[in-house]
Amino acid sequence: MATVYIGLGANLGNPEQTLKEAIFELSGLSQFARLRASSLYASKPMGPAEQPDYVNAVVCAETDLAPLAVLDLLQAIEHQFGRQRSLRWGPRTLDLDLLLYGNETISLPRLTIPHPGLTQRDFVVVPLAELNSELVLPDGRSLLSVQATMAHHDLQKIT
Ligand SMILES: CC1(C)Nc2nc(N)[nH]c(=O)c2N=C1O
Repeated sequence: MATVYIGLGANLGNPEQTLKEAIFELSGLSQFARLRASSLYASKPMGPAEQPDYVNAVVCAETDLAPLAVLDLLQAIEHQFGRQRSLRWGPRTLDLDLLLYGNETISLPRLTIPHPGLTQRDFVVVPLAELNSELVLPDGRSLLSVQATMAHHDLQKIT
């Protein structure tokens, strides 16, 4: 069993409803045990600003799936929610990012763990800290030390 942390993001359609439905979908999968979800947060887009605001959340769960199998499952759910592989950093119906897989560091063509943007994104770090404020990243940094030193934007807790 490994503890996985998955980032959710959406800014097209009804992002809050999409994330609630995606969390419900993930919580019903037998491959993910003891799933817990953070609150939902609204935030301005990081990167290209000419797109709608985002809604973000993070979930954690226990899984026996290997990392690439988790990735395959998340990409299948993204497609189920109608995500087209659109412009890099463009708007999206639903993004599911594998952020952490246990304490592993993974560098594959399809998968980099920890997620490359993790420590620069308050819309990831804040919900992650809500789920596990004692988290230590594979490189030894505590999540709280990352949160204390990162740039913060206008993250608004929704639920
Ligand atoms: C375009 C980019 C980098 N910006 C984002 N900005 C925010 N606020 N939330 C996201 O999930 C998000 N995802 C992205 O992929």
